[in-house]
Amino acid sequence: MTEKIRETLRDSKKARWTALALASFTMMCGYFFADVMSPLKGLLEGQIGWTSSDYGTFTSAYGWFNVFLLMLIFGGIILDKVGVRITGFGAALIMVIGTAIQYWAISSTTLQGSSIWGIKSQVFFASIGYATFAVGVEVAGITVTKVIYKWFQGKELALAMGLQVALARVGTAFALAFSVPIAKITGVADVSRSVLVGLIALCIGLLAFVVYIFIDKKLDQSIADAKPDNLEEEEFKISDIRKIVTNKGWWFIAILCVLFYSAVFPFLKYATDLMVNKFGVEMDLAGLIPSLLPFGTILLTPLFGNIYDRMGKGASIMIWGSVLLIVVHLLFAVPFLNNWAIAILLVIMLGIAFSLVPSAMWPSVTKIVPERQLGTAMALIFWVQNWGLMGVPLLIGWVLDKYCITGQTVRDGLMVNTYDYTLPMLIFAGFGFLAVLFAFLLKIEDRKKGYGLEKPNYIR
Ligand SMILES: C[C@H](NC(=O)[C@@H](N)CCCCN)C(=O)O
Repeated sequence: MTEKIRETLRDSKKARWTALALASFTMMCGYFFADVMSPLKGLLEGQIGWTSSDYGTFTSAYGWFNVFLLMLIFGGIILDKVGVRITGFGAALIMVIGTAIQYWAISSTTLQGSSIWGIKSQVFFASIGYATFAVGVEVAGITVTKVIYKWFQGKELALAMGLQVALARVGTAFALAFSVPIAKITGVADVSRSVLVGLIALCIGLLAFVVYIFIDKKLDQSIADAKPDNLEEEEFKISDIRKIVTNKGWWFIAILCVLFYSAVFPFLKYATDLMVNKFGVEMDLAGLIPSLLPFGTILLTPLFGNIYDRMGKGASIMIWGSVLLIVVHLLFAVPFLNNWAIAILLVIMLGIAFSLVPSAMWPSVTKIVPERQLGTAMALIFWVQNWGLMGVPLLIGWVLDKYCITGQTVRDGLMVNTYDYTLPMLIFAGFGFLAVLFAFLLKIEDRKKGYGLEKPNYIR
C-alpha cells in the first residue's frame, strides 16, 4: 500500500509566494532606510551643518549595538528559541522605533548647539536611532532567511532567497535614486523629509509582517496536522552555539562572507570618489556609476538562485563570483584604464559577482547547519561580517590619507586632496584572493562532509 504524503500549507504555491512577498517587503523597507542618508551627505552639511566626521560617526553607528553589544547574536538566539513570528515582529518594531528616534533628532531644532561626550547632540541622537534601527534590520534579515527556509525547503529555496535579496536591493536603489529628490521636493531642501518617508515605509513594513504572522500560524497548524505521529522537533540549546562555531564549513562561509562583502559594501563608500579621482567624472555625476550596481543585482540574484536550485554547483558559483571580484578590482587598479566607459563596465561586472556569491551563499548556510540552529548561525555570520563592514572603510580611509595623496585641487570652490586609488583597489583585490581561497576550502569541506552544496536544492 502506498502511503499518501500529507500536504502542508507550504505545498500551496500561492501561500508560499505570498509569505515571501510579505516578509521581503518588510526587508525592502529596511534596506531603503539603511541607505536613505547615503546620498544626503552634502545636504546634511549645507542644511544642518554636519561635517564629514559627523557623517562618519553617524554611518559607523550601524555597528555600535550589533557588534559591541552583541545584539545581533542575542537576536539570533532569540530567533532560534522563540521562532520567526515574535522575533520578526520585534525586529520590525525596533526598526520603527530607531527610525522614529532618528527622525526626531534630524528634524529637531532644540538639539542644535549642544553636545554630548564631544559629539553634537543632533548627531548623537541620530546615531542612537540609526544604531537601534540597525539591530532591527539585521535581526529581521536573519529572521527572513529562516522564514524562507521554513516555506521553501526542498522547493525553490535559492530562487526565493535570491528574490528576497533582489527586493532588498530595490530598496537600496530607491534610496540612492530618490532620497535627494524627496528632500528637495518642495524646492526647499529638507533632509528630514526623506527620513520621514523611510519611517512611513517601515510602519507599512511592520503591518506587512503582522499579516505574515497570520499565514505563518496557519503553516504551523498545517504542519502539526500533517504529522500523524506528532514527533517533537529538537529544540535549540545554548550548547548548539558550540556546535556552530566548531563546524569548519560554517567558518569557511563566515570568513568568505566577511572577505567578499568587505570588498563590495566598503568599496561602494569610496566608489564615487574613485570615479572623480581616477576616471575624471564630474562630481555631480560621479554617484551615478556606482548606483548602477544594485540595479544589475535585482535581475541576476534570482536568476543565479534559480540555477542553483535546478543545477546545484553552489560552492562553484561562490568560487566564480570571488574570481570575478578579483578581476574587477585588479582592473580598477590599472592606472591607464581610466576611461569612464571602463568604469561602467567594471561596475556591471561587479554587479554580476555581487549576484553570484549571495545567491549561492545564503541558501548554502541552510545545508550546513540544521534548521533549529539557523538563526544563531546566520546571526554569527552577520556579526563576523559587520566587523569587516565597520573596519574596512576605516582601513581604506587611513591608507588613502597616509599613502595615496597626490596633490590638491579646487572642487566646488573648496580646496580638496587628490588621490591615487591604486593601493586601495589592490587591497580590495586582496580580499578577493582570500575569498577565492576560502570558497575552495568550502568546496573541499563539502566533498568531505557531504553537505550537498554542489547538489540542486529542488526535490521533485
Ligand atoms: C542578505 C545580505 N545581508 C547582509 O549581508 C546584511 N548583514 C547587511 C545588510 C546591509 C544593508 N545595507 C545581503 O544584503 O546580501
